[in-house]
Amino acid sequence: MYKIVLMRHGESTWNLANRFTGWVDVDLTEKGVAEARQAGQLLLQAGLTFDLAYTSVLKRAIRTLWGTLDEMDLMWLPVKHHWRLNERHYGALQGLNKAETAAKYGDEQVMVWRRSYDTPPMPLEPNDPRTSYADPRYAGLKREEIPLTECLKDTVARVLPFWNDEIAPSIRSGKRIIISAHGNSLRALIKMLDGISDEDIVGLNIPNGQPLVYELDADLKPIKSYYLGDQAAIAAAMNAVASQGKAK
Ligand SMILES: O=C(O)[C@H](O)COP(=O)(O)O
Repeated sequence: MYKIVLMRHGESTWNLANRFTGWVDVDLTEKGVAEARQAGQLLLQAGLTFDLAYTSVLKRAIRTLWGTLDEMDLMWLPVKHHWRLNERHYGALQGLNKAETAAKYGDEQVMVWRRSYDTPPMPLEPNDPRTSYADPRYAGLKREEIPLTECLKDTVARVLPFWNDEIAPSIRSGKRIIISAHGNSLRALIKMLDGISDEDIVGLNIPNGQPLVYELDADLKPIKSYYLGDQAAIAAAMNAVASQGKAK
């Protein structure tokens, strides 16, 4: 049996401001930093430790990992950063307030943009200065690999190769791993791990900064999964994420 830990970053400045974030590289709030440390405490209390960590190339996930590993006295741990673990690209919605967008376009339309499996938000124009084309962290990518928008299906398509080629072989080799990533890149991984249908994935929301343990069998199929920590607070945090796209 293998045990892995998935964790969404702690609260970011744009989570606090309720803005669509995607590939914009915003930092954690003080609360987000505290959540990262609290996650480290929970992992220690659960008797978990790691040999290797994975994260995205976005600082909210990286700093969360730092806080968690620092709390566990594991700052020496090897860390692999990869753009394939980035948040889903939110296209032209990036930067907009979610509730204001719902007031303008309606709760249902925002729900489609946030949670439908295969309808992406409006893309950025290729000549928009907000694209990631000139960002040095993506210099090794082909232009067509750099998204202008993504639906969850697109995110699944770019997360899974990293799982199959990098993460799964590490787990099979006996490495105890933690993945610090994002709401929708984790929804992509969880969809695959738990075999969740395109319809049912709509209802899955991931709270900030809460360690989610997966126990996997020899074929890396989940035996069970559970959040560490206060279950009522976690349920409330999931509901709060679900409600972020409502006008009121
Ligand atoms: O990119 C974002 O705005 C968030 O990290 C995830 O947002 P969502 O819960 O609205 O998909």
